[in-house]
Amino acid sequence: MSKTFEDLYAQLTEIAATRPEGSGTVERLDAGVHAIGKKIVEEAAEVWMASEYQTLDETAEEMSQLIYHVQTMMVKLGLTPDDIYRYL
Ligand SMILES: N=c1c2ncn([C@@H]3O[C@H](COP(=O)(O)OP(=O)(O)OP(=O)(O)O)[C@@H](O)[C@H]3O)c2ncn1[C@@H]1O[C@H](COP(=O)(O)O)[C@@H](O)[C@H]1O
Repeated sequence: MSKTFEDLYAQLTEIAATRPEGSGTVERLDAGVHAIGKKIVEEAAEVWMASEYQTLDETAEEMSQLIYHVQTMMVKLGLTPDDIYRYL
């Protein structure tokens, strides 16, 4: 079965707590809010460009990366999916 938003959030929370060797997420969390923020902006631009000029599948992949970096920021700040959902 494919991974959901909640599944990814649970996985990233676990990674933040256990800090497995070689995890890119641990590196990104340690790099901090400023670095994660830059990745969010970069991936947002890639979503825009893919939407205009690339295939739907490539666009979906860029969107998944944007969601990953937003979730990394959520974990860094201690925000949960419910904190986000209450504004949807
Ligand atoms: N979904 C993602 C995911 N999406 C994007 N990324 C990272 O974000 C990068 C974005 O792609 P770019 O094209 O910007 O790559 P890049 O230019 O090489 O960027 P940098 O990695 O150099 O910053 C990817 O190379 C990954 O490093 C992700 N890294 C991890 N996950 C998932 O997060 C979970 C934990 O991953 P690890 O922490 O790596 O174990 C796993 O389920 C992974 O599948």
